[in-house]
Amino acid sequence: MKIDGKSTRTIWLAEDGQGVEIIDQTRLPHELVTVRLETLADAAHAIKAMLVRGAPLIGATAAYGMALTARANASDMALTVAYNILHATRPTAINLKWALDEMIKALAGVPEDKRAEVAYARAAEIADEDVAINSAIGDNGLDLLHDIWARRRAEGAERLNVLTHCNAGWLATVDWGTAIAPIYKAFDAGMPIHVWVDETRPRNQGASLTARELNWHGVPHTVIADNTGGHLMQHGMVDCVIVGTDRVTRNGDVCNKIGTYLKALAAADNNVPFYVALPSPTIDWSVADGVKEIPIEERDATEQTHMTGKAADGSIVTVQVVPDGSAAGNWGFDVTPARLVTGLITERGVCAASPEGLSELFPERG
Ligand SMILES: CSC[C@@H](O)[C@@H](O)C(=O)COP(=O)(O)O
Repeated sequence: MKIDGKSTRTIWLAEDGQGVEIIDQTRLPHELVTVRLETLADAAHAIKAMLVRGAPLIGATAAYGMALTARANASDMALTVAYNILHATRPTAINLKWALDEMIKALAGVPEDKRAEVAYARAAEIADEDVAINSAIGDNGLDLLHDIWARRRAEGAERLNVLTHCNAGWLATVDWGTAIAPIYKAFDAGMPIHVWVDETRPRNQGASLTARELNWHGVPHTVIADNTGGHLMQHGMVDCVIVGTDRVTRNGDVCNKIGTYLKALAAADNNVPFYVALPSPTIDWSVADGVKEIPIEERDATEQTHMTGKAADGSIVTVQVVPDGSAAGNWGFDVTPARLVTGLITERGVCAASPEGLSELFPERG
């Protein structure tokens, strides 16, 4: 997508063809800073400390982490160690394991002196594939939005209101985003679309990242406190919900940023369609029951006890928002059972969140 008219991705190969550059998302929304990754340690740190985040971007960064490793030492031992280090960075997004497995597959049988070249090429492909997949998700989601908008316009609505949670826009992927891709395509097609952006405590990916990118693109949006969605739905102010996901099980259960489940419950209670947008590498075919089987990341409690933002003098400050001595819990994700999901928007089309729905779109896996 574009920043100040310049096409930008979240990750790209540096001009020298060796280092990898990323947007440091911990500095957004107030500062746009790029960081150069040179080593496996740099890539692992970027994922763990969330300079990059969002399931597809975590996968693409891990792929480049393997390429950076191969440049320094392409032995079997070095690649195995790199796989394990990168895999341990974040536990929930399955795209991480998917990308690492793709890299191992690409390198299988390749002589050691050719591995770096092959690894860089496969990492670049993974990044390019992500862009193409997300654009297709955008097209498939756009068809849905057209249908919903046609109905709402006939009822006299003046705009289409979509609610989203966390950041599943282009900053969470290599480009386009998943949940936000249909919104960009609808906006570009002239649909009067407006986005309710859940702030997404504790790390505020909605307020900091989704709002930032919608703002860059000029899409009308309003940031709301996480607890506001239910109220808006009761008053007919949300026409549909679209969120992204870190892992979808073969039964159609959806793991996404903490708070997604509560939005799905409110949507079901108010007959608001609840869609989940995902690239196929986000499907974990080895897992059936999301609540029981998906590991949920627990992060440092300081993300809950403190908030960072811009002070009146323009400086970036971190402040404590709970009393000294209060304990805080910080679960990063929750699972929305398939029964609460209206449909899954994938690069191959839209399907029911069910084993049958998924295997119809992905018969080779079903
Ligand atoms: C297209 S991104 C889908 C998900 O990864 C996104 O909704 C999300 O929950 C991101 O969580 P984060 O903790 O910021 O990596």
